[in-house]
This record gives sequence, structure tokens and C-alpha cells, in this order.
Amino acid sequence: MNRLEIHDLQVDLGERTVLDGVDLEVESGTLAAILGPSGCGKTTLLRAIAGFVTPRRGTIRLGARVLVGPGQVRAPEARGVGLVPQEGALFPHLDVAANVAFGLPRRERRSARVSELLDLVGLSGYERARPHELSGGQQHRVALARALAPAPEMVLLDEPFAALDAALRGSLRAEVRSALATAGATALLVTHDQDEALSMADSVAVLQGGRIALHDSPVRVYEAPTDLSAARFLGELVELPADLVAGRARCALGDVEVAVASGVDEGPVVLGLRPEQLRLGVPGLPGVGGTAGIIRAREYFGHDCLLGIELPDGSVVRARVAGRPPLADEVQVYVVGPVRAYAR
Ligand SMILES: Nc1ncnc2c1ncn2[C@@H]1O[C@H](COP(=O)(O)OP(=O)(O)OP(=O)(O)O)[C@@H](O)[C@H]1O
Repeated sequence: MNRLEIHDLQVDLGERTVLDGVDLEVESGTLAAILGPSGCGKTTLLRAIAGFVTPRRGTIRLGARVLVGPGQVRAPEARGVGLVPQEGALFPHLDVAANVAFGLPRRERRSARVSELLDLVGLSGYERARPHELSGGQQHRVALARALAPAPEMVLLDEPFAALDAALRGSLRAEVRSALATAGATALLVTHDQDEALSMADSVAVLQGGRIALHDSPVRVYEAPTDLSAARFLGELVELPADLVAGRARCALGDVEVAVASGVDEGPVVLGLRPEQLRLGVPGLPGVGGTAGIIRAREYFGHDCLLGIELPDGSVVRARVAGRPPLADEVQVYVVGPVRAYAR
């Protein structure tokens, strides 16, 4: 099987330690997304797996093979790893079929494998087209077909959809996902886009400060992130100072029940919740709880809207509600779902 196991990986570039103790495991045949701030080393991690940079220490295993280990560094071409680089990087003077065939051993270049791969990425009939005659999305699909050509055990995708418009990105995500599933390869996808990570991947990892700060299923990293700064990367976060006492937190939203906050002591904490966990009701109804708030800002997105709501202590929280913004300014604010506490 093609399970990826990275342990204590350190990579230095020039004077800088870019990766400093990366631990990451990706199950065979699954797609893991890597999110993280610009310059945190996402591309460097892919390059270390592909064999284009040599780590200072640590191990990388793919299935039964050691790619990098103490005293061992396997050559890039012997790793069974295909890389789809950021810009796709097709050869402009070669047609589509020749670009895809480039990924194959010489004796297989004229075989049916090229048509099979173009079929897999939905580009049958484009064999003779040149890269400049293709759309951005089509070029990326050719780059993916080329990476999949030698039937790699692992495929690395470096922001493959970054340059594409939103509509194309949506359809291409689904196509790439299905091509990877058919190929049965384990995959790592580097992206800046949290929606892309959450919707496409089986697991999501956040790379920060040279390490993996968080790696879990999309639902768990979004709803119950164990690390505050990683939580900010996975979507908008409402943060409120609070006092934690016996599993409940006193904050500007009143007295709120807190989901398990491992490693957090009682006393001053920061609460983290998602804007859609704030629900609005009509103020003044007796006995229903919640906190009085005043809507100070409205942003309408069609499917939902974001509201800036001022709480009694003067702080402002952002709430996401479905459909149109309410007309009235005065609302009652309720919290639903798990709220996490983080050390302050
Ligand atoms: N050859 C090099 N020598 C020294 N530093 C380098 C070299 N190449 C990259 N870096 C630095 O290493 C860091 C990691 O770069 P990398 O491209 O891996 O980040 P990234 O997370 O992929 O960034 P982005 O999201 O902006 O694409 C950056 O700060 C970059 O400036």
C-alpha cells in the first residue's frame, strides 16, 4: 500500500530552517490538503517528498519504501512520486499527447496509455492540441495526466487551481478528485484556499512555524480545531476573552458551555467559535436567554450574510446567517454547537 509517513523532517534552505520537525501520516489512497501561511514551507515539503531538496534530518517513507532516511536518499525518479507543479509547466513546443507521454518510459510512449490518461482527465480528442490552444483548466488536466502517466504511488499537487476562475476551479476539483481516486494514488494537495481543502480532501493539515500544527478530518479541523492559530486558517473565527469555571465560560455572550478544552486551565481563556454558531432571535422574549446585540454592519453574499453585532460590553462579533440580513438592528444573540477554549 502507499501510505506516506514523514517523521521529524527538517529542511534548511540557505541559512533558513524552513521545515523544523514535520510529522505527517497520510493513509494509502487518500488525499490530504496542506494549508498554511505564505512562505511557511508548503512547496518545500512537496519538493522534499519528490526528491528535489535533501532534508537535513528525518525520514520519509512511502509504503514499504524509504525515500529519505538515515544515510539514505532515494533518487527522484525512483520514488514513485508524481509532482504537478504550480504553473502546470507543460512543454509549449510539444502537443498534448507528447506532453503526457513525456511522463512514460520511452518504450511505452506510443502505447494506448496516453489515450487512457487523456480519457481519465476528460481530454480525449485533444491529442494534437498545443498547450497555448488550451484553457488554463485544460492545461492543468494535461499536467495531471502527465504526472499520473507512470502510475505513481503518490501524487503531489502544488496549488493546481490557483490561477483559475471560481467556476472552473469548482468543476476541476471534482474531476481531479475522481481521476486520483481512479488512479488509486495517495495525494497531497497544497492550497491557500480553505474551502478547497475542506471540500476536496479526506484530511486537512495546517503547516505553521515549520511544523504540522493540526491534521485531522475536514469536519474536525473546522469544528474542533485543537490549535488557535491553526483554527484561524480554516475559516473565520469569532474570538472572545472569557473566564473558564467548571466547564462554563463567562464572556460577552453570557454564560456559555465549553467543549472539552484539553490542556487549558480554569481562569482567563480565549473562546473560539465559527460565525454560523451565532444565531439571532427577536429581543425581549421572556425566558429564552441569549444576549442583546445591535447589528452595526451587514455584508450580503446571496446564499448568506455576515453581520457585525455589537454586544453589551462594546465588543463586536461576526455572525453568519442564511439568506438576507435582518432589517431590525436590535437582536438577541444565541450560541449553538461546540465552543472551544484556548489558553490566553
Ligand atoms: N533557495 C532558497 N534559499 C533560501 N530560502 C528559500 C529558498 N527557496 C525558498 N526559500 C524560502 O523558504 C520559505 C518557504 O518557501 P516555500 O515556497 O516552501 O513556501 P510556501 O509555503 O510554498 O509559500 P507560498 O504559499 O507563498 O507559495 C520561504 O520563506 C522562502 O522565501
